[in-house]
Amino acid sequence: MIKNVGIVGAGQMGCGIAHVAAVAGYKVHIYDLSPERVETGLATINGNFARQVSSGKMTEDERKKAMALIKGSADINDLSDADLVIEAATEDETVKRKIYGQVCSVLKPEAILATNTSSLSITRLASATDRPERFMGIHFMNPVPVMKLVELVRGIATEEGTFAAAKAFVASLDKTITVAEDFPAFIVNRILLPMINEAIYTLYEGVGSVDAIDTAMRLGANHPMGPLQLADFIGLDTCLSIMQVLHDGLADSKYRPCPLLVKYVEAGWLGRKSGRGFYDYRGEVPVPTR
Ligand SMILES: CC(=O)CC(=O)SCCNC(=O)CCNC(=O)[C@H](O)C(C)(C)COP(=O)(O)OP(=O)(O)OC[C@H]1O[C@@H](n2cnc3c(N)ncnc32)[C@H](O)[C@@H]1OP(=O)(O)O
Ligand SMILES: NC(=O)C1=CN([C@@H]2O[C@H](COP(=O)(O)OP(=O)(O)OC[C@H]3O[C@@H](n4cnc5c(N)ncnc54)[C@H](OP(=O)(O)O)[C@@H]3O)[C@@H](O)[C@H]2O)C=CC1
Repeated sequence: MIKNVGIVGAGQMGCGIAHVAAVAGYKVHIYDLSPERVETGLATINGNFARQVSSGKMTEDERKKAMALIKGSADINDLSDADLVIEAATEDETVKRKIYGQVCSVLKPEAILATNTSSLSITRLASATDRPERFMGIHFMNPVPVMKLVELVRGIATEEGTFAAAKAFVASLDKTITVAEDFPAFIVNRILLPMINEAIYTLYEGVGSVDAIDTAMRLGANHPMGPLQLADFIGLDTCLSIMQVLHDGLADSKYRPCPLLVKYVEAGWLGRKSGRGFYDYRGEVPVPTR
């Protein structure tokens, strides 16, 4: 029975997952490396709740109740009560493997460990834990409070009881599940990220400007966001990691990450979260950088 949920990583996904779990009545503990990161994360969640109150999606009383269920710290031992831990740290296999070593040493033996990875092999990540049978992918979409879908991915060793518990947990958050096999980037990102990468190639080859490409896909294909705006929203570091996983894992040149994407990441222009990507977010309105 899942009552206490632990989250690793107070970034955009970790905070979104904490948000929806608290609304559903779970006690949530968010762990990140620095206390400042945790504080910023809690402030972001509070801000998102406040927006929901002002748009009438939630009452002030519900906001207070949900917020009271969320705690955070930079001490990994605070995850020891968790029945389910969802790791939502940076999309980097080395980082995630290191986290599993630390988390497993404090987790209850019966606790389930899940990853929100966008692309990495669940079976390979499971091998870095002490509980491959109680490990799987629970892949939320961004922004978590708004997006209805969660992909569930089993590794080779995932037990049926683990899968059933994850399925019930996701259903309790009022989300719809889709089940994907453990292949690079699963379903959503296998299809979405090559489209985003192609948009970056379209920019790189001078076929259109940032504005032209995003306008074309918003008004010409009815996408809610242009692909470059969406790339900035996801985070360009995450987009690049996913393309690298597709390229390495499927060994097909059609997944070659666009050199312009590599350049933006090398510049530290990671999109919205760093203030600049295909758009510059530092002013009143986002301004295209090309
Ligand atoms: C990379 C991966 O591994 C997988 C992925 O997640 S891929 C990314 C998947 N996500 C997408 O494709 C998102 C595409 N974009 C959209 O659907 C929409 O642009 C959007 C939902 C993000 C915003 O919609 P919009 O109508 O343009 O904006 P807006 O009216 O401001 O927002 C709609 C609602 O979403 C909420 N919202 C927007 N961004 C939010 C955020 N970051 N956190 C919480 N809530 C948010 C708003 O508060 C608003 O809620 P209310 O109706 O209660 O006010
Ligand atoms: N962005 C998206 O649209 C989606 C992302 N995902 C996946 O979710 C995960 C998180 O992504 P996202 O939230 O966007 O990334 P962010 O960069 O917003 O957040 C990652 C967080 O993890 C923290 N972190 C890094 N290393 C550690 C560690 N060793 N221990 C604890 N925390 C750590 C980071 O801290 P610091 O900044 O200090 O390094 C940061 O706070 C990734 O696996 C990503 O692929 C899944 C669905 C959608």
